[in-house]
Amino acid sequence: SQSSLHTALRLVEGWPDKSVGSLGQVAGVGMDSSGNVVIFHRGDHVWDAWTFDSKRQYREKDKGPISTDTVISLNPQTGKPVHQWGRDFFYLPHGLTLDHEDNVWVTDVAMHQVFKFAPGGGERPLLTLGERFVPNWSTDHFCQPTDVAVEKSGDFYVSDGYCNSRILKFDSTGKLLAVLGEVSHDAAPDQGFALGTQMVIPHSLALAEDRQQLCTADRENGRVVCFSTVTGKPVRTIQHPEFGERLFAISYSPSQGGLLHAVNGPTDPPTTPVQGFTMRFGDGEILDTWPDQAFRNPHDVACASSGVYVVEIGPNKVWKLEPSEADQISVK
Ligand SMILES: O=C(N[C@@H](O)C(=O)O)c1ccccc1
Repeated sequence: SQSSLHTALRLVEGWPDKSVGSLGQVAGVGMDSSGNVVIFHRGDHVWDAWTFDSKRQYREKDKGPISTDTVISLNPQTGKPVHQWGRDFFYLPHGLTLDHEDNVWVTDVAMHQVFKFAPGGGERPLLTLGERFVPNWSTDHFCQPTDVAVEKSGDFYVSDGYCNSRILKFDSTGKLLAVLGEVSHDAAPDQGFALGTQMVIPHSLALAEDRQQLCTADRENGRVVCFSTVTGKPVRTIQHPEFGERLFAISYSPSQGGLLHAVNGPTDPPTTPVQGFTMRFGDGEILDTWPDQAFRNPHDVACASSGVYVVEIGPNKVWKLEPSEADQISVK
C-alpha cells in the first residue's frame, strides 16, 4: 500500500506563462529563497553528437557565447518571468543551484568550468573554477562538470562529470578539500570505491545536510549513490527496476521526514516508462511515480513547497507538478 505521508503529483496546465517565450535546451532548474523557480537554458546553442571532439574539447568556441539571457527566474504561481540575466557569457549551460544566500552556482560543460555569481547574477562571477575550455582530470580541472551543491558552511561539492567520475569538495574560497568516489584517474574502475563500481556520469547532486549525506544521480548506472558529508565515504546506493538504465537528476526535500525526488531517462529500446519518482529519503523506498506519459527527456528536477519542477531537453520544456488533493491517500 502506498504511504499515507504524501500526495500524488499532477502536471499544472499553463505553467510557465506564455510570456516566457521559446526556450533553448533547458538543462538546469533550482529554487531561490523567495520560492522563485530559476531555470538555466542554452538559447540557440545545442549539445549534439558533433559538439565535442574525441578529447571532449568544445568545437564551437569561435561562434562565441550564447547572446540571449540564459538564467530566468519564474514566479512559482503565475509562471511569469520576474528576472533574467546571463547573456554573452555561457556556451553550454548545465547545472544550476542557488545556495542559502541566493548566490547562483552554475556549471558549463563546454567551458569545463564552475562559476559562483552573486544573487541576481551580474557581469562577472565571484568565483571561477577550472581552466576555460580545458578538460582534464587533475584536481584543478574539470571535464564537463554537471552540478553543484552548497553547504551552509560555504563548503561546496561539484559533480565532475561526463568525462570524470568523481565529486570534488571545496571550501568557500575554492580550495580543494576532498575527492569523493574516484581515488585517482589511474585507479582501476572499482578501486577506492567500496560499492564495487565506479560512477558513470555523476549527473546531479542533492545535499541532505540534516542527514549528513550528499547524493548523486549516477546517471548511466541508473542509481543514486550517497556519500557521508562527514567521512566522504559512500554510504549507500538506491536503485529500483522502475528507474531503468539511466537516472538523470535528484532533488532533496527535508519535509515529510525527508523526500528524494528523481527523474529517469529514455533508453533505446524504451524498456521502462520515462517518469519522476518520490522516494522516502531514509530507506529509499518509492512512494510515488509521476506523471503519466508526459516526460520525454527530463534533465533536471527541483522541489519546493510550491511543487516539483522538471526541465527537459528536446522537447525543451519546463513542467510544474503539484500535489493533487483528489489523490490524497487517507491514513490507513
Ligand atoms: O548526454 C548528453 N546530453 C545531455 O545530457 C545534455 O546535457 O545535453 C549527450 C550525449 C551525447 C551526445 C550529445 C548529448
